[in-house]
Amino acid sequence: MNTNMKHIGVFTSGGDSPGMNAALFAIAKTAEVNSIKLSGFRKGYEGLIDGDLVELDTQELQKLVHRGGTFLKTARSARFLTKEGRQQALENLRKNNIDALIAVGGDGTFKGLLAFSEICELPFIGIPGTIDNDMAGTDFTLGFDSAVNTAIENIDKIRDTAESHNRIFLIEVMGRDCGYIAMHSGLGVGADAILVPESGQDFVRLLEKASVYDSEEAFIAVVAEGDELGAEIAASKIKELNPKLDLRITKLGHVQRGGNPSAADRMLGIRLGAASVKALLQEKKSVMVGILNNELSLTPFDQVVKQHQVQDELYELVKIFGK
Ligand SMILES: Nc1ncnc2c1ncn2[C@@H]1O[C@H](COP(=O)(O)OP(=O)(O)O)[C@@H](O)[C@H]1O
Ligand SMILES: O=P(O)(O)OC[C@H]1O[C@](O)(COP(=O)(O)O)[C@@H](O)[C@@H]1O
Repeated sequence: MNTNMKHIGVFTSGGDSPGMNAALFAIAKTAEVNSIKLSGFRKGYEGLIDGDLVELDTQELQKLVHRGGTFLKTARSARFLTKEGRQQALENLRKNNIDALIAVGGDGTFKGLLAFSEICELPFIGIPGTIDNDMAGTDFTLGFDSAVNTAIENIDKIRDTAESHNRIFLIEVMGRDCGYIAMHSGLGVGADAILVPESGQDFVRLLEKASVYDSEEAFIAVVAEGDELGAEIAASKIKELNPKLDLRITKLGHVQRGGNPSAADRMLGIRLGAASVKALLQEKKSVMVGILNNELSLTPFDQVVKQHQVQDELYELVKIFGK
């Protein structure tokens, strides 16, 4: 047990995700019971560079467990990509007597910590916070479950109008480089086709189906934002083949990042927040806390950022249900 841990800094970084506030509350509570001071840097790495920090109050955070977004605000920081920016951040950590850092963010954030560890010897712990779920070392990232629920709720609504008009809808969901939201929401709404960046054959199947579509039913295709073709090109190719089709594109966009966290994301935030402080007390460094098979786990940053979890079983389902 590290009894020299007196002051922890925490920040949220990259895209916000529902459950980040729950994680902040759990970090604050666990720090409090271990008599550790906790400061929050605002706006991700920007706050580290500018020395923009606030002392965190457990009672304030307790009121935000059910809220989406992040109390600490978040940002993508071009300055942290530079050596000068990281040097400035180091000076602020020293000035404020920070003993350790906890970062809630996606793989970009952890790449940032890896770069920072070249000049900063403090222990860093990561909590996976991104709706994209594109990280190794955890079954689910904070915000993914909420985003999928939001996507499903909205696609169900689109189905009502699609059925009323006999329309084809191509619905784009988020996922910069990966198709997890598309696969989970597409399977969850009974989509006719799902296009994801990880698979090459899905568009061929969609074209085959759409080219002969002449039905009284709705036709729903869910397209991941990161798909190599994208909804617009897919739509224009479908129209070329079958010009009679009444086709619409809907991009669900940032609605997927907002809203109250689901029960699963609140629990994930609470478990991982508490685990991050405990990891520091156990003298761990440069690891991400995650949950694998419902057990807490620690994965070194370099393993987290190098791979996505590839779930063959899900791709298989996408193929079968797209037939
Ligand atoms: N290779 C890197 N070196 C230093 N900082 C990085 C690096 N990659 C990402 N970052 C920092 O992490 C921030 C968050 O990354 P980003 O990819 O936008 O979001 P996420 O953490 O959600 O994946 C970036 O804006 C940048 O400041
Ligand atoms: O809000 P922005 O900056 O346009 O970012 C959009 C991107 O952020 C995400 O919502 C989440 O990505 P990160 O969590 O990795 O930042 C992606 O799905 C999407 O491509």
